[in-house]
Amino acid sequence: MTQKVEYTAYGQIAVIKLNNPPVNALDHETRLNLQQAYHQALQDDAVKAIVLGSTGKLFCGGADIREFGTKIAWAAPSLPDLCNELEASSKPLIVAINGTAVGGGLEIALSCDYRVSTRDAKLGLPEVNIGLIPGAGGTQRLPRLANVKLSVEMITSGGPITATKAHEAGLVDQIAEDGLLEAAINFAHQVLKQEAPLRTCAEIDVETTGLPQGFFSEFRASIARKTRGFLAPEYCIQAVEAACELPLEKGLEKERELFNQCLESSEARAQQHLFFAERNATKVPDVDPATSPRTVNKVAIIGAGTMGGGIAMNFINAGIPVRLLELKEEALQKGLAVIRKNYEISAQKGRLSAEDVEQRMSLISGTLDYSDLADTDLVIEAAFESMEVKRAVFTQLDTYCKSGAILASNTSTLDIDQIASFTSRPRDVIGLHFFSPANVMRLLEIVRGAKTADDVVVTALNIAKKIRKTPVVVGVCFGFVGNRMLEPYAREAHRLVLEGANPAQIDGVLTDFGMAMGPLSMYDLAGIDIGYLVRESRRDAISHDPSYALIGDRLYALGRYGQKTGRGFYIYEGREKHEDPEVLELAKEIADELGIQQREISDQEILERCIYMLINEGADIVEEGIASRSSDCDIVWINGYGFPAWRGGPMQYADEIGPETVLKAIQHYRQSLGSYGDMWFQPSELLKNTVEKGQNFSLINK
Ligand SMILES: C/C=C/C(=O)SCCNC(=O)CCNC(=O)[C@H](O)C(C)(C)COP(=O)(O)OP(=O)(O)OC[C@H]1O[C@@H](n2cnc3c(N)ncnc32)[C@H](O)[C@@H]1OP(=O)(O)O
Repeated sequence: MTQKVEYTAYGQIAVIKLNNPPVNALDHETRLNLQQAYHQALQDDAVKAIVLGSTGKLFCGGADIREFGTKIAWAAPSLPDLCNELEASSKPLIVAINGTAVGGGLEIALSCDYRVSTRDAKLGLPEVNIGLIPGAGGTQRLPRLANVKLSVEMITSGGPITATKAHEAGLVDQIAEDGLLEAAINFAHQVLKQEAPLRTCAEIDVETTGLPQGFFSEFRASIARKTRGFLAPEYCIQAVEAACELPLEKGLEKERELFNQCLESSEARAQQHLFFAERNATKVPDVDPATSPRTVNKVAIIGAGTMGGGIAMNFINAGIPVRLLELKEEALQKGLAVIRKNYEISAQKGRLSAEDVEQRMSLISGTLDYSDLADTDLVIEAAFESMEVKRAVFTQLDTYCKSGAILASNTSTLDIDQIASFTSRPRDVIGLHFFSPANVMRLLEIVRGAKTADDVVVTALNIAKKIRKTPVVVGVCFGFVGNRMLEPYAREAHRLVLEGANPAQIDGVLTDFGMAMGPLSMYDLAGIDIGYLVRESRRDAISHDPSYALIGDRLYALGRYGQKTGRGFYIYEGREKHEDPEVLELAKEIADELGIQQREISDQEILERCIYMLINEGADIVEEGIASRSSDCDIVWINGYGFPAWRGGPMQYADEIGPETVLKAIQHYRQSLGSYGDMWFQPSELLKNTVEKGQNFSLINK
């Protein structure tokens, strides 16, 4: 037998083990080997029952996603055919599930007669996360073996369930407390001894009698907000509905039809791109992944404000003790109280128990004294965004922290190399840029300074995994990846107001595109004053577009700081937002001063100017090596800026519509917008080269 499947016969029992590291993905060769091993067991008269397990740390991660889009994905035996063949087995098939059985892996398991698992096993159908529905019978067999409610929840959420829950639901027949393989072999002997029946889903009808009327429409409504823009969740529901109405064979046909429609969709391409993008983002081209990370058992946070408190909560939630340092007792107590309040709110919502709250609070202590940080392994500074403040903090850290401690800054814009220069140990200095609210947002930009040591980068990636963040390693420049890309996107949104578009039109175009929030609403939420202060801190350093700066500055001067003052680009009454004619008058006034002729602006122009300039900046960032690959820009914008995941990120979107389309439009606006176009619509060299070579961004990913 070839390597991807192992075959051993133990008397009456044949044991077949998947052996395709790292996750036993069911690529063509593995499917073929599995089929061969299965045939061997069927043909051997001495074999009376078959156990199917794995050699690795998990049972199976499903179909090989890299094969999708290639013919080999469906080369015989296709996964659906293999599942059907296993289901029709003339000998009892018992699956031994260790670790994880997901996607096609679970679908294989559902096609067998009996399932034994370890206590820590997880079972799931995560296809929806890659823009698909389960396509090897999962949508038809799961509701036959478990109840409809659990099935539709599992299939539309993609989340796994525990072995205990699977056992309760009838998906797992026995949980092996130890020795999974022995337990599965014993189970097989029992099946033979008791002459237990072969079980095929074709003979099971889905139990629908207990389902409340309108179950599916209510379920649809309950996930509508969360799944807006995604195609697969709706198709998942339709497939389960089919399972309730049709016999297995017809249901499988319906599943295939829906699966194929998903497979060909841009959403599936986008989500599969993100699956690999997220994993690639943890790989730093010139850092050896075998580098040993430093030990991090104790963490300190400098600054007990909103950001510092949120960062602290990440570590507490992961069970890592935190010391919070402030300059004044009052600020420290206020910060600690906010953290407690946040946990108490979670407890009120039933997400934590009262004991959990106390346990978490026991992991945090406050101090006013830098000498208390002497035994800390990692310090994250989350103080005021000013180089002078950073200098004061890092000078102190250099004095008091032990050798080998990692000194990190949460700065969102400032130069990490300059911050590192305030210490005698720049190799230990790194940027850890969390996004607000820091205990909620998944993105973590890991900013690698010119002198940051490799093991510090590897430790930061390790820490990110522990605190469940999505990390992206970025280089040093103003705004790093995320905020630097924000600049041209926001510039266009502001400028378009001056040219005659109203804020609601601009925001509407971008939310219709799928952005979680329109850019001007976002500025109102983040604070017009914050944008003003950032500009003030570096008026001489960068060439902000004067018109963009002007409207922000005037709103600031009017005290219109956004939501917090009830007025910004909009007027706010509670949670309600209204357009404000005063803003349009202000825009007209500035336009007149700058000699801008206001005009009617099409939705298409708004979309192209904002999104294409975002893409263009991403291309520059990749060209300069600030991001290692274009998909890193996608990860940043999806996890930190509300870019729609079903579009796969700005760079994947460019690939989908064709980089040439983006380039042509940028060249068009360069011409049509006069001196403004000339100044800002400068196509990126990488974009031009990509188009010239007839490539796309994912191809040129380094
Ligand atoms: C009709 C057919 C339907 C289907 O079956 S569609 C596929 C459905 N399956 C999935 O969507 C599962 C995707 N995989 C996962 O959720 C996770 O992975 C696991 C839970 C299985 C394991 O998680 P962890 O142990 O954390 O490993 P890791 O870092 O996610 O992956 C290790 C390496 O394995 C590659 N990989 C994982 N699953 C697949 C797959 N299904 N097809 C191809 N490659 C896969 C990754 O990319 C990575 O690779 P690198 O180390 O090079 O970054």
